[in-house]
Amino acid sequence: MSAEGSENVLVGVIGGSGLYHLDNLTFVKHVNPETPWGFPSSPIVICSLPSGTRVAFLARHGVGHTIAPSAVPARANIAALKSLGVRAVLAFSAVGSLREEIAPGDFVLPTQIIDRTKGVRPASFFEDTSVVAHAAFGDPFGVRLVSWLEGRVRKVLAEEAERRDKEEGEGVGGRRAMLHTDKCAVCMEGPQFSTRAESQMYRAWGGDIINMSVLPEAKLAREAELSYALIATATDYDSWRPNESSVTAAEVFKTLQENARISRHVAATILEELHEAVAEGGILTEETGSMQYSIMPRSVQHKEEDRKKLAYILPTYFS
Ligand SMILES: CSC[C@H]1O[C@H](OP(=O)(O)O)[C@H](O)[C@@H]1O
Ligand SMILES: Nc1ncnc2[nH]cnc12
Repeated sequence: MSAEGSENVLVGVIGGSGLYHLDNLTFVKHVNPETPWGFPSSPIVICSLPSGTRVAFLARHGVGHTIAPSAVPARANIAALKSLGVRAVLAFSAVGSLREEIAPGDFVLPTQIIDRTKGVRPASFFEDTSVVAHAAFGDPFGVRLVSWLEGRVRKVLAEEAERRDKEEGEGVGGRRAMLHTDKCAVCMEGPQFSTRAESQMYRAWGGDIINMSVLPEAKLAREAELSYALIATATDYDSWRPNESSVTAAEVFKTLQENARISRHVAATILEELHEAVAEGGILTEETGSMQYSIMPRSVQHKEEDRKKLAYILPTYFS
């Protein structure tokens, strides 16, 4: 039973920069659960799909984009979604591209992460408790969820390009948005963008895209046994191209609105089917039960108050 009651909200969407609401959904209500880690970035919008299926939407930086990446209350965000019954999270993010072939406007489904945050963000639900846990994070995104998304996102992008060709004339609307898969995301602290030297270094390390938001969100989703995937949209080429200017916020803003529009279209198209896949369960098999052997089993030493706190995200092990 979820803390907010039986909402049957299985899918949560986290919107990033430029993505502060979803399209074509009927507003049901706002919920703002106070979790043991505080309140989420903004009240969560519960909305319903045409079939009546409910999904939860949360704006990562708040609806007015007032929360900087380092200050996003990621633990409260993930815990609040879990408390609604959410089992899979689609997180959207505006990213810089570290590769020529990933052009602004393109979509990316990363499968790996390099952590360049600076330890200032609380990154575990177990921090400051008497319980020690080591979540497996070799594959930081839900492997089944990402592969489920691949074909569907590609199809929506192809349909979107066809629609634009029809309405504006073939080739007039510019380059078609491509989908890139199996890529590595670098997560930096920010809020300033990278230097040219850092940007080159991330490329040498194997980074393909860069943002300031995927961590600790993805780690916390894993600790809460949620399946989590990042749908990244490229806004700029960061700062690695020798004869081009380095990234500025103004450059990011140029593509942000169009990327967000297509992201909303992707979400509106796939959410119904995703809800069904999550309800059926096969898509979640890696996450469910994954924390069972990650928690160091000295339960007599675990403080009751900590067990109570952790029961909010992992009732199976701590209630
Ligand atoms: C607005 S540029 C930098 C900002 O954009 C990305 O946000 P999000 O991931 O929430 O879309 C990036 O991670 C930075 O937080
Ligand atoms: N170049 C960049 N670096 C970090 N985060 C970003 N978000 C969008 N573009 C970015």
